Amino acid sequence: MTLLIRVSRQIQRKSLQNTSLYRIFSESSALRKGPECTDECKWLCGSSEEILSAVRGQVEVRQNFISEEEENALFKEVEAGLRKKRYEFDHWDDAIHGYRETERLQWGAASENILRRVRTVAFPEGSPLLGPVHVLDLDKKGYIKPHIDSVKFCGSTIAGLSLLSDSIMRLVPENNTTDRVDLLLSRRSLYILRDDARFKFTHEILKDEESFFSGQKVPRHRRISVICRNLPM
Ligand SMILES: O=C(O)CCC(=O)C(=O)O
Ligand SMILES: [Fe+2]
Ligand SMILES: [Mn+2]
Repeated sequence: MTLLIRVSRQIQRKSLQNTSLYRIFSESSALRKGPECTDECKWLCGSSEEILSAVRGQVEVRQNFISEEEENALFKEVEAGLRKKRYEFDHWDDAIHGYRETERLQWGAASENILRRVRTVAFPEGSPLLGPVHVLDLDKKGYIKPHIDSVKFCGSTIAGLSLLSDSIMRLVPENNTTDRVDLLLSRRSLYILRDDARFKFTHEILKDEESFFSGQKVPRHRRISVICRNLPM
């Protein structure tokens, strides 16, 4: 594991979400935004209107950002390298459970085209980017605990493509762990976390058993994310 990735894993430790509390949230909460409900309701759900306002404009999920063909091209390119590694489960203090990962600097033409599109929509113009792209493969039983990516090594914006499975990304304010925002990261979507959503909220990927959106079960299968980051200013 590279230094960068190891450092980016410094978790801001939080007691894991209380499960029964979570259930109450997932069954009743799904704050619906009434008549003005827009496209956003398909991927954004929060425990209060305030918390939704706090992240609006700083989180974004673009559904179907890549086609099935593009997903397949990316998958083929990363699968050979990933297959040689074993999923890691037993490091209790890791931010991520049940994963294997790699970084890639050089991509084939099809993937490079996709990554160029990601960079164009996600990052401020002229923002220096982290060269290697991070590829994270979560086993069906894998999950990512709440953490904030290293502020020393990564800048204001994190952009990730989701391959193979839908999943739920949860954001929790660092200073108020009872509030939360859930993002439905559908298969082939692109998510973008910016500024406060990246610096002042922890993010996590829920385990299959806890994976609900608006009270609806969202089965979590093996999931590969392809993540681009920029450099700190
Ligand atoms: O899999 C993802 O989309 C997020 C991964 C993540 O949070 C990380 O590697 O820091
Ligand atoms: Fe990471
Ligand atoms: Mn992260």
